[in-house]
Amino acid sequence: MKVSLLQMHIKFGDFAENKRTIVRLLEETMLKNPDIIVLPEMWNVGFYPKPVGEYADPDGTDTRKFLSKLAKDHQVNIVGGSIANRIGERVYNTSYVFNRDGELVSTYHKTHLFSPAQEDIIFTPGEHFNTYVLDGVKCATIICYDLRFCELVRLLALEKISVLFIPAAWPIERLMHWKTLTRARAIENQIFVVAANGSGTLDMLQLAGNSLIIDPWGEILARADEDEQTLHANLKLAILQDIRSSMNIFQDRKPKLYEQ
Ligand SMILES: NC(=O)CCC(=O)C(=O)O
Repeated sequence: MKVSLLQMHIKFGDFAENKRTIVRLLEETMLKNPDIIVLPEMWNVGFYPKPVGEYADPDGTDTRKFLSKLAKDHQVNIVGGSIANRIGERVYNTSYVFNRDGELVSTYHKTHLFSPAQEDIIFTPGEHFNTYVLDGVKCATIICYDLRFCELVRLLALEKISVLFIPAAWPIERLMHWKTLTRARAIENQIFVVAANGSGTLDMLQLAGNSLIIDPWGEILARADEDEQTLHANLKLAILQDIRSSMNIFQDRKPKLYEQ
């Protein structure tokens, strides 16, 4: 399964320009013939202009049209990062996923909102997680701060996902946490992790870039630097079976012990 991620400079509050950037990077990336394209968090307007409700895409309509057409035109699966999405009076941080036919296969609203930036006050949290299948492979998406909640990722791993996608707007000052936690989630759950961060500066926020593609043994298959770029790796899914049979952590769990 060939994965490419677009580590893009997001223009603050400028949906039209951000769509142009995606088209440009995606067309360049298609030369690598990927099966899946992954975008960063809140790529429509950045994390996040205020009042975000005025910038958010009403019911994600424009975003869905745009991503569905791109997926169908290029016959590629798209994990659509996330966007500011206004539903009635509420704003969600929402990730959509489309298959090669341009069909919507997943909608996930970020469940853990980043309280240090008051995301929990301005946005409404999602209340569910989900999994989906792309080209026969079970996958899931979490968004940025969700990465810190190992409980959530464990639940997804117990659903037997093979690949976890993590769109993010992670800042440079916590780069060490980003590198450590993405790798830890891959190792402890024996899954591939594809972590797509933004790059450049958003208002006052300097994003870390450093997007990563990590295998279930914790090996880094591809790593970006801080600039806008695309990143590519071939996920050799067969190693999942080898790793899980040589060290079966799921069999050795003690679920009763963990109950509160
Ligand atoms: N966009 C976010 O969720 C930021 C998360 C973050 O900066 C952190 O967890 O640290």
